[in-house]
Amino acid sequence: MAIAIMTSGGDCAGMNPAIKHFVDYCYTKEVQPYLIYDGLEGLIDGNIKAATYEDVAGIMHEGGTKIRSSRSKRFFEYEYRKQAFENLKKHKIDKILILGGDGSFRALNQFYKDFGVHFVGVPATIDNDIFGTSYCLGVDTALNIIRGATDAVRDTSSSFRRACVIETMGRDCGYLALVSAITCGAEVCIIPELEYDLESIGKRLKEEIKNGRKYVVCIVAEGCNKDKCTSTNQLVQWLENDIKIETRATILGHVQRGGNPTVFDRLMASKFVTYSIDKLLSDQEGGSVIVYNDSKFEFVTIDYVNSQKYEIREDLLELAKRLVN
Ligand SMILES: Nc1ncnc2c1ncn2[C@@H]1O[C@H](COP(=O)(O)OP(=O)(O)OP(=O)(O)O)[C@@H](O)[C@H]1O
Ligand SMILES: O=P(O)(O)OC[C@H]1O[C@](O)(CO)[C@@H](O)[C@@H]1O
Repeated sequence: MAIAIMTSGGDCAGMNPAIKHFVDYCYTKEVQPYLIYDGLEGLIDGNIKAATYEDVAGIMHEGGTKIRSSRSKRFFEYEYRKQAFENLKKHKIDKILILGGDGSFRALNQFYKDFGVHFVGVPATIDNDIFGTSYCLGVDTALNIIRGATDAVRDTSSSFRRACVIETMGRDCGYLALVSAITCGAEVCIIPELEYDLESIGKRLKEEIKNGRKYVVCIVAEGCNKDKCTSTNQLVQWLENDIKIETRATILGHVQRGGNPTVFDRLMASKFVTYSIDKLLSDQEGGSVIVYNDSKFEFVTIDYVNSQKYEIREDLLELAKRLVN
C-alpha cells in the first residue's frame, strides 16, 4: 500500500512538522510514503516522489511547506484530474492525505467521485475558518506572530503618544483579529462578525486619553476592507481627524503565514497526521476530514464541512464586546 501527502491552498506553519510525522509514521506502519510536490498543480504534472527520511530531515522547526503548495485552475477540469489520476496509478498510490482548507477538500472530494481515490483532509489554514473544527493547523503560530508584532508596535506607539491600527489576515473571517485583540490588550477590535459603534468608541478613547492614556492599539481584520466594516485606512483617518491622535497603520500581511511553528502546532500536526493515517489504513474507501473540538478528534464528511459557513463561537465574541463600544 502507498499513501501520498500533499499541501494545497494557503500554506501555514505546522505543515512541515505534519510532513515529517507523515513519513516517519508511514514507515513504522510499513506503508510506502509519497510526497506530492506543488499541490494540485504537481499532482497534475506528476511531481511525485517516494519519500525517504532524508527528504524530511531537519524540517520540524521550519515554517511553510517543503513540498510547496498551489492553487490550481486546471484541477476544475476533468481532463486534468484524469491526468492526475494516471500519475497516481504509475506509483500505485491509492490514498492521499491532504493539508489545506475547504477548497482543497472539495477538490479531492471531486477527485474521489471521479476515480475513487480515498483521502483524509487535515484542516490547515491560519484563517481558522473551516466549519466543523475549532482549530486548524497553523493558527497558533500565526496568532503568536501577530502577538509579537503587536507588542513591538505598541512599544513605539507609546513612545510617541500615537495610535496604531494593525491589520491581520483571515480573508472574510475575523478570528485572527478577534483573538489577537483579546490577547494583546487592544483598545479597539473591528471584525466583520461584531457590530461596533464608532461614536461610543470615540467617546471612550477621548475620555481615556484625557485621563492619561498614551497610546491606542486597534486591531482590524482584512475582511473589513471589503464591505460593510470600517477599513484600515478609514480607521486611521477617523483616529487622526475625530480622535485627534497621530496614527500609523501596520498591515501584517504574509509575515503571519511563515515563521517557526509553535509547540502546540507541532503537537497537533503529529496528532492530526497519526490519527488520519490510522483512518486511511482502516477504511477502504471514502473521503473525510479530521476535526478537533473540546479536546477530542473525530472524522466528519466533506458534505458536513461544506454544509455551513464557519462562525466564531459566541463566548469568544463576548470577550471582545467591550472593544466595540
Ligand atoms: N469543486 C472543486 N473541484 C475541483 N477543484 C477544486 C474545487 N474546489 C476547489 N478546488 C481546487 O482546490 C484549490 C484550493 O482551494 P482554495 O484556493 O479555496 O484554498 P483552500 O484549500 O480553501 O485554502 P485557503 O483558503 O487557506 O487558501 C483550488 O485552487 C482549486 O484548484
Ligand atoms: O497568499 P495569497 O494568495 O495572497 O492569499 C492570501 C490569503 O490567504 C490567506 O493567508 C489564507 O487563506 C488569507 O488569510 C489571505 O486572505
